[in-house]
Amino acid sequence: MDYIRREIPVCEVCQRPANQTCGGCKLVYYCSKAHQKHGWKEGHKLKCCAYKINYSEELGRHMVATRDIQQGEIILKEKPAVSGPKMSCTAHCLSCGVKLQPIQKDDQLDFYKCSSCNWPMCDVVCEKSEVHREECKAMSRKNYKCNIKYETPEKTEAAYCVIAPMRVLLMKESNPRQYENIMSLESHLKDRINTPLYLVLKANLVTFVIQVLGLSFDEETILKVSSIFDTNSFDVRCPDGSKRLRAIYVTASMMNHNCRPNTRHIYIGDDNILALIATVPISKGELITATYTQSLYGTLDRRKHIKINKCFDCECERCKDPTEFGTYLGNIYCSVCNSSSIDLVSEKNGMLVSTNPLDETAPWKCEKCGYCIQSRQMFWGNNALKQEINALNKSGPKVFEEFIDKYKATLHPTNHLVIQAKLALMQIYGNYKGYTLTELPDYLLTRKIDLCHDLLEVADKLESGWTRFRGTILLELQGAMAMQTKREFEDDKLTKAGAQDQLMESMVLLQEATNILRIEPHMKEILETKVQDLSNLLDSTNV
Ligand SMILES: C[S@@+](CC[C@H](N)C(=O)[O-])C[C@H]1O[C@@H](n2cnc3c(N)ncnc32)[C@H](O)[C@@H]1O
Repeated sequence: MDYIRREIPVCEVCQRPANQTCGGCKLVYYCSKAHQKHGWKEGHKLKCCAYKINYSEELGRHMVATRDIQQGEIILKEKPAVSGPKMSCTAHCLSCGVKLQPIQKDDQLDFYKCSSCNWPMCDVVCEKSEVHREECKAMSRKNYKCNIKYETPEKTEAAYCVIAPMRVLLMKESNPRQYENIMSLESHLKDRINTPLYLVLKANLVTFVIQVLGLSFDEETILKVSSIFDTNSFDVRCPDGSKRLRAIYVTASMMNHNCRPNTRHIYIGDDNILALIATVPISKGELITATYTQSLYGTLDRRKHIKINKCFDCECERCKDPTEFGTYLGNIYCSVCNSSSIDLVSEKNGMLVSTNPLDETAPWKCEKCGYCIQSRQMFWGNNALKQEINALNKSGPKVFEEFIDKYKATLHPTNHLVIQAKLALMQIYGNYKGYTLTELPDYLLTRKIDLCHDLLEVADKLESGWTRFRGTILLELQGAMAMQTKREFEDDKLTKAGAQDQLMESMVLLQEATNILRIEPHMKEILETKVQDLSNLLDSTNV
């Protein structure tokens, strides 16, 4: 009889044969409970994979914590399985994803073009990059030449919709394992197939793949790839807005949605590596979640956005709560209570809340007087005001202040539209030309501090912990507070001890902002400078 040699698992601690695996990551072995405990203490707790993928009828595949995860911990780092431009976008480089600027060619402006397939690219380096190789070969083989030309800076091109799906389809030959990984993801093609967008894709994407490239895929497979992108892809952007693409991360895409998620993610380097960060402590067994929508939308808007884009009805705790954890983000004042109220912005005013937030057709009722309106009235009113705020000229603060004032009898201080206006104001006061911290008059400095506090209150309830939103507000708040202290000290309104106390308060906020934001690309140096500036200010008040 032949002797079959098998790898026998050995204990991480004593290297003797072992048959028990780590309950968390299931990747390392132990010979006994005692050695498992020892191994954990000796460092495995830092290496143990923090998640596993489970399945349930209700949620499909989802990510679960295999151990307690600390706030700020990086749960996962992952390279994209595939990336590409958004479906319809202005000219972007097919290789690095940056927005392209035209160059002077003969007597006109046009983009640099790939010498083989004629797609706009940055330069010859991007043209020869690996990411563009297979698609360029496939198009050149059929003598296909892209016909995008520079016309205006913001002209969008629908032709980009073929690139990302084509990359996946070409992987069937070039990288079959990755192709299978991607094709195993949820697509919701049945929900999308008859939508106007997919009718257009049938005409252009399917035609491009079958007739132009001559690839042997059927219509369903081609549209499934597009649908997999729509269900799973992440929107990759760099902070200055110069790069924008969508990418599939096979493991991270297992994360389910929650309207108050427990993670955020960042993209690192030119390879767009996704790092998933715990924004709050996550207990063993808890779902690890991301948000697929905007946290600062009200429930009606969030659920609609998720239904259209991700094809499911969110039933998370926030969606079930008519007050959205007491923020009343998607609610308005009752017009009946308001008409008889003397103090228009009093908290005693009644608020209209949905009688069933999980049913978008349910009527809305005043919590105080019982007055009811139809849900479609809420929809229309909300949409009209959204359009109004989106159309504002965002170059200065006046229009946002006027918007808040104009609707103060309808929109309470934490309504999502007011929060949107306050967020814009927080960014303008202290940062825009003519409104920098040193230029702001005292009353606007106080206004900025109040705005930060209002936003922080909402952030603590809806984006709690180490979220980018909280980090940004804390950073703005500490800067404004430190400036106010400096002025009060210089005007002899504060004693030395009082100034020191207040500056220490700013330092505490800055420390927290630093903990949250230092991992964000390009933030480390900015934060270090701010800590240095504040330390210098502390020193200068101590002489
Ligand atoms: C990116 S995938 C997540 C992984 C997916 N559950 C799977 O099995 O492949 C997104 C899809 O997961 C499902 N999903 C995500 N979050 C959900 C939730 N909170 N409730 C119900 N379904 C959810 C929806 O079908 C959604 O379109």
